[in-house]
Amino acid sequence: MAKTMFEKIWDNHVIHSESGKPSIIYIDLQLVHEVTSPQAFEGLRLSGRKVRRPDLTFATMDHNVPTKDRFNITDPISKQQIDTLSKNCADFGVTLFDLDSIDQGVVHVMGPELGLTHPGKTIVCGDSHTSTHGAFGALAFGIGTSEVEHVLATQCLQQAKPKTLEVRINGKLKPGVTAKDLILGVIAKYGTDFATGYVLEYTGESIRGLSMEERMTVCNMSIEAGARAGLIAPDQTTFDYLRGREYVPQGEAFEQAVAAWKQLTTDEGAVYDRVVDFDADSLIPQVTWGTSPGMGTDVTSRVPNPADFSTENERKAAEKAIEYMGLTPGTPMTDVTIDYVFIGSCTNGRIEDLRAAAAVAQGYKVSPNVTAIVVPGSGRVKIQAEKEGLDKIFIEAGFEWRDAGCSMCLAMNPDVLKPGQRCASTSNRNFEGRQGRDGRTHLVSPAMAAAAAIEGRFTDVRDWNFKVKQEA
Ligand SMILES: CC(C)[C@H](C(=O)O)[C@@H](O)C(=O)O
Ligand code: SF4
Repeated sequence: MAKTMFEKIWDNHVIHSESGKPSIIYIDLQLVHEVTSPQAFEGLRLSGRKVRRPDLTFATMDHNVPTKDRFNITDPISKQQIDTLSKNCADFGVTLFDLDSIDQGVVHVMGPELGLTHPGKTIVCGDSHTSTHGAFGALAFGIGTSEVEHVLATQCLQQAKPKTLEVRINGKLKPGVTAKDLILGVIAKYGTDFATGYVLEYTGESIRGLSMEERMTVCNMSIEAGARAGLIAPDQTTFDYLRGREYVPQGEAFEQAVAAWKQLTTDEGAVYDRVVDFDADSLIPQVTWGTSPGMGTDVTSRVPNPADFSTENERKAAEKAIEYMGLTPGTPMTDVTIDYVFIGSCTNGRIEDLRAAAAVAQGYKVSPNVTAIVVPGSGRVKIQAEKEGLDKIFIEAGFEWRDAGCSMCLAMNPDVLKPGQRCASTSNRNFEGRQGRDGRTHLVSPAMAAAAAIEGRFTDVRDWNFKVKQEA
């Protein structure tokens, strides 16, 4: 029978299933960070258990790491979590990419970069954005701390089988419109819970045209649509990205792996439980105006009027969000001024993101009213960016050039907004207080964030490209 990619990966990993009950599935890789692992390791310690497969378990520290003066962690909880992770990894024999490792970084940047993420694997982490790894055709999802402990102890997990949903992207992205705009556009159109209970598979010509890093941006935000995971079928782009990476089979073994990975794609005639369509042709750069990733619009549009929403719930949510965000309905998005710019995170902290931002910033100055920081997603991204001279472009333009970490994606380290500050952010969540108490977050692409830093307000990066060309 024709199967979807999800069904193939699922069936390859089911160890036990009984009708009406969750299945037990095998986990090929567990990634670990400092925030959601302390109690899991403590649980093992208390019950006298070991980590069953230390060779399939890899850790790094990211959420609590300061991006300036990284070894000087002054917050006591952050320090304790970081120290605890070091001790746990040493005690249980787990490989840790520590603060002094060039591989330290946001867990979802580090894993793919090292080649730990492969098509067809099941991958878990105590972190919702584990969906990022689905870009390789891996079934990757976030789990809770008690499940982290269970996987550490057994390498297995109980899971109810999700349903499948094809997100068919029709047409092609236009210049200046990025993978970030694509996923923001999908969530703005279909909402933050349209995919609850489903594993998404993104298909279509424009998905095939995306680089691995762009695919990661798309899959990263699957969770913001409520999905359990997001998948993109592996293809030559995937294999070229993986070839030669540290934890990928080498030589003949790699060719054999590729042959097996090619079998994973959804069969002709396989049926998804649900299908939605999205038009890439007419998509333009996106900005969120509210306090959920689904509250987004075209940069050429305006802050919506709550009265225009169709249901009472939507009207109330929009009213509350607009008030929190300190906006006025009807204001053009390009009139909204900003105080801060954050370029980084597991959504947009990879080298191509930094290149896109630097291409916009080169030769310009950050607005005097704006503080702008660029935070590479990992130590390796930082080194690569410096090799290419991107750090100099940013510094000359007035951006701060930081060390790897989650940084201002969430307020768990010294990078936080002050109350009332408004930030153009390349991250994935704009919830109330996400970047600091009473801080206001607008989600955008890296190019849009860089252009906003220079203009001091949101601006359509497509005009920006035009303007830059005119001035040259
Ligand atoms: C701290 C962690 C549990 C959390 C997550 O699960 O996603 C964080 O990474 C986030 O992005 O909100
Ligand atoms: S960068 Fe942000 S979204 Fe990604 S793991 Fe860190 S806190 Fe979570």
